[in-house]
Amino acid sequence: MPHAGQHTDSDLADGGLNARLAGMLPDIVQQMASRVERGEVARYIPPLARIDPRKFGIAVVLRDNSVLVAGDADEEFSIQSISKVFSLTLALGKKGDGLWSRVGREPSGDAFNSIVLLEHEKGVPRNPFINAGAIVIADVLLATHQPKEAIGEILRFVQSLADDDRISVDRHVAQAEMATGFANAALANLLKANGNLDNLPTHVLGVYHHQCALSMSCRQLARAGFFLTSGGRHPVTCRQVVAPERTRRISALMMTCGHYDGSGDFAFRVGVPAKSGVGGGILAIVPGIASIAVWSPGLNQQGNSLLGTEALEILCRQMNWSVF
Ligand SMILES: NC(=O)CC[C@H](N)C(=O)O
Repeated sequence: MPHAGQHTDSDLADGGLNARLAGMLPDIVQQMASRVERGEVARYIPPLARIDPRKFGIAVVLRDNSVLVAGDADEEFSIQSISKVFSLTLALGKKGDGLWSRVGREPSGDAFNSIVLLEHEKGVPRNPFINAGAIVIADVLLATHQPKEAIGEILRFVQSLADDDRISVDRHVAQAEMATGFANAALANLLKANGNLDNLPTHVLGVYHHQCALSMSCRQLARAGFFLTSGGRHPVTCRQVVAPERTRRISALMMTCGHYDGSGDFAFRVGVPAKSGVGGGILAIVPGIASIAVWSPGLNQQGNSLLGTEALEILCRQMNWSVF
């Protein structure tokens, strides 16, 4: 069986992969539909608390740009922290390696919204995927713009990666995030007090909360993540949008930090780089082979999709996809 990065001749045309996945995805949807233990839907804002925990969708984009979907793969959901992958990519494009003086590259071992390490480590967040790190990234993207312009830039970037201009920010989710994001405000204020925000915390939080409110389907998300599978190539134009070395580094951070204090367990069980969000989505990358998006709103204790993780575990085991 091929390892990620090695391919058989028949798989090279992606026809072989296509056929196997076409059989496998509906089967995974069926298995997940029968699960009684589905985790807890995020309850911190009403628009997320209302989501039906029985929803389940999955989409796989292969490197020939073919897309295989099953279940609720075309229903939009709140991508939440998965947006941190796209904002990091944009910020690296602007700042390059200079970014790493403001945010670290180590797993935190703490919850996504934890404030504990930030005080000890003088306002330099452990990594760009915990909230504190993503708030610094939002500050970089805000630069000298107005929050609206920075949000527009993130939105257009995601739309162009997915080649889909229907992708939008859910205003209700964004407003609810703004109205309840007191812990994020505490992080932003502590960052500002330590000299690690250039802009006003309220403006930076405006950008951060709106990026979290991006609404996408599994199909759109898997397409937007394709550049990480293809060494930075756009799925349709084939243009190089990100340097290959940068996509490897972003993937490395997804592997080590993408699931917060559940990152080790995710790597152990699934074995590919991935990023989760409290909306129940996960974007997973099989380098050189596939970009996968899965959505099941119920979360485990670390705030990662319970069945999304299980579905990826089953899929990657059956396809023999792993970076190890
Ligand atoms: N893990 C997540 O998806 C958290 C995102 C959420 N909007 C927050 O800032 O708390």
